[in-house]
Amino acid sequence: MIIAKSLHKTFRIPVVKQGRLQGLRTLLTRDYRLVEAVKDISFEIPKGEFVGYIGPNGAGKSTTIKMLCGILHPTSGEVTINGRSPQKNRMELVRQLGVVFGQRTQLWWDLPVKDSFEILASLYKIGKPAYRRQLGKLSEVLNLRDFLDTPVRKLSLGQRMRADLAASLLHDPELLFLDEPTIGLDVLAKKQIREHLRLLNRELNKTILLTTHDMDDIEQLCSRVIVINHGQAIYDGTLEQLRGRIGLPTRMKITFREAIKQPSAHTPPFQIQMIDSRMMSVACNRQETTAMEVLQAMSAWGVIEDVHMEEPDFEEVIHRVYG
Ligand SMILES: Nc1ncnc2c1ncn2[C@@H]1O[C@H](COP(=O)(O)OP(=O)(O)OP(=O)(O)O)[C@@H](O)[C@H]1O
Repeated sequence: MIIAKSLHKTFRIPVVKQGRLQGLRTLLTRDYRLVEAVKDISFEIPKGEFVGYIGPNGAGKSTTIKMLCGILHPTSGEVTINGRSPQKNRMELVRQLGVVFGQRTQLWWDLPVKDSFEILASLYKIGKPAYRRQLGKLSEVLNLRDFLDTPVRKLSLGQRMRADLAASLLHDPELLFLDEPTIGLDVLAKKQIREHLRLLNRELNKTILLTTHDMDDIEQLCSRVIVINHGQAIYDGTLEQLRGRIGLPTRMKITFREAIKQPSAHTPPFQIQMIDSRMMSVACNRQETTAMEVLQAMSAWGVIEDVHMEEPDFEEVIHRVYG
């Protein structure tokens, strides 16, 4: 269980001096400006949950993750992971945490993947039998076998990401923090990584906090989403509720068996657009109207043959939330 209680992080940045010897004068400056990267963020993440942590550039996502891992100290507030502070018990908690920063690798560039894993296993003091067992399990879940003997620099980006995920899981942590794990991957590699992440969560019961700018990652993987903007959490809940809260219409395409006949004096409380004589598109806010209510009302217009639901695009939802 991860608990973040009223987290704040303020960075103090030297003010850049203009003019001659700019670098040296900046280095010696006593003038600072404050950047409030995280302002009063609180959440609880129970074991086994897959949470998307999203927001625009500079919103404070990486800063939060760094506080959760114990790399940064909060200016105020507190993090506990399974009852312990990552700042005070860093060595102990490192064993329960796996971290992947998509833009960086923790593997040795010129060494075969397996050699990097062996170095990490000895750093984590993992015994040989436990290491072999874990490597076997991860090779299967992440499909690593084809490139275990390949030097890291020769891997495709998708393979490198799978190797990095495995590296972060060698010590079998229960929590995984992923910062942009699909960045730069092509469509196929993204799909593969998502399938692997789903398996890690469902089969190996890892609790995952995922930061990404790819809304398909969130849509396909996360049961819960926390949206942050300017260092503050502006939403914490399910995708479904988020869509509803923003009030974007769900579209239902309804096909009738015969040409549609509008009954006289029947004006349903949702927008209707005729597509052809037998098909219409109905826009309704799912917070206010259920699909069943729409279908009941529209059955007065003819016998319904088929219904197709189109949920609002998540990208659009987020665009509205960020404002
Ligand atoms: N070490 C640091 N020193 C000073 N300012 C920092 C530092 N790290 C982050 N910041 C600032 O804190 C704010 C939040 O940054 P952060 O990296 O947490 O955002 P982010 O949501 O992860 O953004 P992105 O999506 O671009 O990675 C930004 O204004 C950033 O410039």
